Formats: sequence, C-alpha cells, structure tokens
Amino acid sequence: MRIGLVGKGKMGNEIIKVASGLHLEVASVFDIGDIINEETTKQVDVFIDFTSKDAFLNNLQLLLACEKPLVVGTTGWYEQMEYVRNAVENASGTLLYASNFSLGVQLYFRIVSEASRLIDPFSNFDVVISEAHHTAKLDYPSGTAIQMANRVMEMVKRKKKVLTDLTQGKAVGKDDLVVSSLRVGSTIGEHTLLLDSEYDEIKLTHRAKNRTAFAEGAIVAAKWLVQKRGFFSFDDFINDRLKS
Ligand SMILES: NC(=O)C1=CN([C@@H]2O[C@H](COP(=O)(O)OP(=O)(O)OC[C@H]3O[C@@H](n4cnc5c(N)ncnc54)[C@H](OP(=O)(O)O)[C@@H]3O)[C@@H](O)[C@H]2O)C=CC1
Ligand SMILES: O=C(O)C1=N[C@H](C(=O)O)C[C@H](O)C1
Repeated sequence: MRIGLVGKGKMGNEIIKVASGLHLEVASVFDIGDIINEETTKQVDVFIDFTSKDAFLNNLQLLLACEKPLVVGTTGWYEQMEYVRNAVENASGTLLYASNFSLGVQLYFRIVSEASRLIDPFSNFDVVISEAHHTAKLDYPSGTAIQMANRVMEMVKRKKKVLTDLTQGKAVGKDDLVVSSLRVGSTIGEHTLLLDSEYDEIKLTHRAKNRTAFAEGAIVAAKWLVQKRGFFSFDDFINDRLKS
C-alpha cells in the first residue's frame, strides 16, 4: 500500500515515521501549494489527510477526482458532514474519517457512552466535558470532544443543548452540556468526562502520551479502506474488527 500524504505537519511527520517502521511507502507528500491531480498522484493507493478544516474542504473535490480512497484525520469540519458525505457519494468515492485514530480513545468513547447511560437516571449528577490541546490547534472544541458530546447527548436525556461558549451575564442551564476547551503549551490531547454531584465527582480522563497511536490508527484504517467503497467512520472499522 503506497500512501499519499496530504499535510506534512505534526501528524504528517508522525505518519512518515510510523509508515517507515511498518515498511510502508509514503509515495507522495502534498503540502500547502502542491498540485493534486491524476498525474501527481499516479503512485498513490490511498490518501491520508491531516491538514486543516479549510484545506481539507478545499482539496476534497481534487482528491475525489483522483479516484483513490481517502482517510481523513483532519477535524473541525463536522458541521459540513452532509456536504462531505454527498460529495463522496456523488463521486462514487471512498472516505473514512475519525476525530481520533487512537484505539485507546475508541475504547474511551465506549466508556463515555456507558458512564452516560449509568448516570442518566441520577439527576443530582451534572455531566461536563473538557479538553486540552497545544496552542497551535486551530479548531475548538476538539473533534474528539464533539464526538464525546454526541454520545452524552444520546444517553443523558436531561441534556438538551451543547454549550461550547459561555455568554457574559448568562448562567449555564441544567439542560446545557458544557464542553470546555483549554489551549496550553504542547499538550498532545487530553479529554475528560466529569460527573459531578453535591457530594462527590467522578472523572474519566484519556491523556495521549504522544502522537504514535493517531498515526498507527490512521494507517491501519487505510489498509482496511483500500478494499472498500463508500463513506465510513473509524467506528465502522472497529465494529468490523470486533466481528472478526
Ligand atoms: N484524527 C486524529 O487522530 C487526529 C487528528 N488531528 C487533526 O489533524 C489536523 C492536523 O493536525 P496537525 O498535524 O497537528 O497540524 P499541523 O498544523 O501541524 O499540520 C497541518 C499541515 O497541513 C499543511 N497544510 C495546510 N494547508 C494545506 C493544503 N491546502 N494542502 C496540504 N497541506 C496543507 C500545513 O502547512 P502550513 O503549516 O504551511 O500551513 C501543515 O504542514 C488537525 O485538524 C487536527 O485536529 C490531529 C491529531 C490526531
Ligand atoms: O489537533 C490535535 O492535536 C488533535 N486533534 C484531534 C481532535 O480534534 O480531537 C485528536 C487529538 O486529540 C489531537
């Protein structure tokens, strides 16, 4: 499998390192300003994109026109999910996305769902999400925190609205699910689900120690995707693996 890497930043460089350890070829690297077309992507079997929301959305049609599967690690674009899904389907293309390619986070997502299900009947507990990342991160809340919030909203019936920004002079409602973002130093990624009552608190935290798990997950997903066609999330891959 020959990888076409889109974006050579922190994650792009990690993909190059992990791919080399797995004896996989990164056949082409497309950084900002590089041309993506049929000619320049001849050597590529699958694209892996770690850029930015704007870069990903701007490159999407160009990438689909190359008729290669596309693994998307880039976050920040989930409000355009339907646009992206339609673009992939109209092009009869193949795309898999994840907010977080760490297998530990995929396990954590399931723990978040289960904790939310358990706390649902106990209305004396509030539920809050927080995330911390490095100061260079462009999007907030993190894609991972958005997916945690989706899981909480699915299970905790008293939460009606996700609140990612506070308003001066306005208190937080009991039915608001607060998602708070902190940007500090070179923090790789930390997510917490906090269950808080008058008497005690339960904190469930996932802390990434480095970026290797993100890169490994994206490469494993790329290997799975080259056999497929359609629009997928990393959950589809995990569920498929759990079956076999
Ligand atoms: N799903 C997951 O597991 C993970 C997702 N992420 C997400 O991945 C994305 C990238 O993260 P990270 O690597 O830390 O960010 P970086 O800023 O370190 O890297 C992004 C790279 O993309 C380049 N770029 C910008 N525009 C384009 C373009 N049009 N075409 C090609 N390359 C372009 C940037 O170039 P320049 O610097 O010159 O602008 C930069 O080199 C973010 O959205 C982040 O949230 C991050 C970690 C894990
Ligand atoms: O920008 C990052 O660095 C990360 N982004 C992802 C996200 O937005 O959830 C995943 C990881 O936490 C690192």
